[in-house]
Amino acid sequence: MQDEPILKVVNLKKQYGPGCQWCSNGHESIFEKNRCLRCGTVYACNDLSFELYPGEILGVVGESGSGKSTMMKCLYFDEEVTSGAAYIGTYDDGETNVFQQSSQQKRHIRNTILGMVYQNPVLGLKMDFSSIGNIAEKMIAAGDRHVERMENRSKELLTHVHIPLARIKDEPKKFSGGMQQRVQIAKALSNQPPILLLDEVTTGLDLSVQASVLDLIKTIQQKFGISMIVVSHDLAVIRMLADRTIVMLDGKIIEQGLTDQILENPQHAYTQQLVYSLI
Ligand SMILES: Nc1ncnc2c1ncn2[C@@H]1O[C@H](COP(=O)(O)OP(=O)(O)OP(=O)(O)O)[C@@H](O)[C@H]1O
Repeated sequence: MQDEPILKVVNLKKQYGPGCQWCSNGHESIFEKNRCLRCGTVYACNDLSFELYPGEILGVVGESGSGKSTMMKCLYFDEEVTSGAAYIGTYDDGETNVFQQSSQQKRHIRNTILGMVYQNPVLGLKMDFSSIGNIAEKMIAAGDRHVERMENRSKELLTHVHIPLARIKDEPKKFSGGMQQRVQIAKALSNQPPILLLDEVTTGLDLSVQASVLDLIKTIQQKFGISMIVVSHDLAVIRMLADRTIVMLDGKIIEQGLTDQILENPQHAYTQQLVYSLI
């Protein structure tokens, strides 16, 4: 693993609600999980700090409501952070807090440096566009205007994710859940982003389809060496994919380290419970 992270996140905070005099200073006794009982403010992500290194898969595991999706949405600029910073190694030499960039710059980062695969394909795909059109759309957003190049790239990517050539003009709405996720993955890869964000991408799929999508993710990571953040509530998914893992609970990171280490020697009671439930 190289020393310089491709992504460094420092004290990412996202709260829903204005906070009150009691919760703003973080007094634990008035919280129920991540929610202030006095004013109802939810602290979805509370001071998250971590690094992603080139070519690694970082797993993020935690129960429903622990803040995983909110974190991913903040990293992809779907949500504004309340405070905190993120530095991307390939953007301005990693010296600029990307959360503070203009919306135009954020769009540029989304289109050229980040790829996102959502649990719900409706969020990542235009269901009424052809699959090839979905990929072209993303390439156009990054400034490409070369029709033949876009067509060739789309074909290459869709073949790579095992969409038969005969079906690349079909709209994703005509595809099964597993196929839709494959098209989403192809679309996310279209501009060769160095960082791919995958949020619960196999949740809701049949076990065998789930296995093939996980396999595809692993193959893509090995072939292209992309750094990935993979979010799942399912430790089995994380075990299969991730080199290192972050465990989240109630908006906080409660444990992080090598996945093998976490599986063999979980420190936090919640992580222990997660690990033992796998056995
Ligand atoms: N728009 C919103 N307004 C208020 N609270 C929200 C909003 N979005 C998320 N939350 C709250 O933020 C917390 C974190 O939610 P989040 O969806 O990030 O969790 P998660 O770990 O991804 O869970 P799941 O896997 O069920 O999506 C939850 O308490 C949720 O209710």
